[in-house]
Amino acid sequence: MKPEDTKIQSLGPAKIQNPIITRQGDSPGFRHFIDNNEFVRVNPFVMDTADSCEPREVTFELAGPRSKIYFDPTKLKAAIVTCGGMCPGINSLVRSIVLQLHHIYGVTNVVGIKFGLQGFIPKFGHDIVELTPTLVEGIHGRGGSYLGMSRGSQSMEEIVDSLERLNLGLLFMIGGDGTLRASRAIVEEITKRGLKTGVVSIPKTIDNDICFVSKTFGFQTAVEEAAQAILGAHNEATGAPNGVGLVKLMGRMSGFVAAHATLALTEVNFCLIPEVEFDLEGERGLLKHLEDRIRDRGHAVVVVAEGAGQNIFTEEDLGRDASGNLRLGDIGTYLKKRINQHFEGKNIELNLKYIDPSYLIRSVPCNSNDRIYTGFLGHAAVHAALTGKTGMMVSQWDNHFVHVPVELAIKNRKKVDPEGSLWRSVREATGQPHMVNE
Ligand SMILES: Nc1ncnc2c1ncn2[C@@H]1O[C@H](COP(=O)(O)OP(=O)(O)O)[C@@H](O)[C@H]1O
Ligand SMILES: O=P(O)(O)OC[C@H]1O[C@](O)(COP(=O)(O)O)[C@@H](O)[C@@H]1O
Ligand SMILES: [Mg+2]
Repeated sequence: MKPEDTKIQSLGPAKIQNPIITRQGDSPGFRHFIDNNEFVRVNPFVMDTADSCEPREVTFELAGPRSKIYFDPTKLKAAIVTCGGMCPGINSLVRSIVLQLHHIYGVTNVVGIKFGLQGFIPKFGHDIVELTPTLVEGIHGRGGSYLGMSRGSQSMEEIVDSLERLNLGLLFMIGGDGTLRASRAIVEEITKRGLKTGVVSIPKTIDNDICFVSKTFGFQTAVEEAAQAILGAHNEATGAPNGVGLVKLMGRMSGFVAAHATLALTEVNFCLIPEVEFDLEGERGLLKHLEDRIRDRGHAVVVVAEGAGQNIFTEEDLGRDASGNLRLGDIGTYLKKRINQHFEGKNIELNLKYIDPSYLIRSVPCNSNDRIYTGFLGHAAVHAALTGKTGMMVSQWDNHFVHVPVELAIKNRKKVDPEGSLWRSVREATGQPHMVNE
């Protein structure tokens, strides 16, 4: 990676005095602003094993208020849109953005776009909601998404027509990898038209699969919920002869939820994730290991991420969802069937209980930690946006809030490294072996 890869786009020079001091009053000794030359190292390691010759001087801009801003807050209109699948903490983040705009910068004209990108397209007929501090007052305590979300591609021209029609100077996009791609396309169309509308994104997904984000908001809450399902599975497994608790968790291409939930409640004996191949049959296959475990201990817990073992379904063309995401084969029910068949074939009694907490883990209200986190993200997003920064997302990286170009964030998908410390911990906590026959 080169230093220029982390450079943030700007709408133009920031010349207006930031109103924070006028609004809040000067506090001697308190550092009101971040200098434009404050950066955070992208890679804390001295050597990057992928490219050990390159000096590790690549940095992200440190997030926070700047002394000069680009927009005149009294004339600015901003919008917030939430796209893709749900995640705990979305409402808390929306509230944080609205309150920060309102109370810290004096931007009182803030609207909410309903049901993701659909909300920009007139034919869907969704209302535009005026987001006032009174309206968002209590939304952080509820789960789900107050504004609503959607999948499915929409015309970028129509979206930007809508930005123009609504006279928007700023758009905050809350969403995952798909939303970040959409935000890039929107910025391209804005630039083509020579408009001065800023687009700042805040990464959202319980899959935690976005690069250059240490951990997405809501992820921890989702893991907490997933751990409850594992507790249930363990209780069921130990409460019957030869009990097996099988839990399927979300995680399309990245197994972070499954891996973390496994570590959160170390009752799991086998954790299966998309990044790590496994065989079902054979001496080293899952079924043989599960059989050994049942003979030995009389109970077992298996956790499977929805994207694990997809090589099993290569015959089936399952198509894509409205946003273009691959539809997955149902590994949970498939494993349930195959495990039951295996034990039946061996004439061994088995009591398998299958738990799929599914949407429950992502639609719940977020915990305090995620609420605090969304507060920081909302503040950082507003500071960056008011300064005229665009085509970027705010992120927590190595314990600092930073600005990351969207272009860089969507280059790759973040995955569990099968050779990294997270997966090593999972292997150590479960005791599971390498489950591939040579
Ligand atoms: N390459 C792209 N260009 C434009 N819009 C996209 C692109 N990829 C996804 N989108 C749109 O972004 C929105 C969110 O994407 P989706 O994959 O559903 O969720 P997420 O952002 O959570 O990953 C959808 O409306 C989708 O159509
Ligand atoms: O049924 P939906 O809404 O398409 O969502 C299912 C998918 O959404 C996810 O929660 C991830 O969605 P996002 O990429 O939108 O965050 C996956 O784990 C899951 O496969
Ligand atoms: Mg996604």
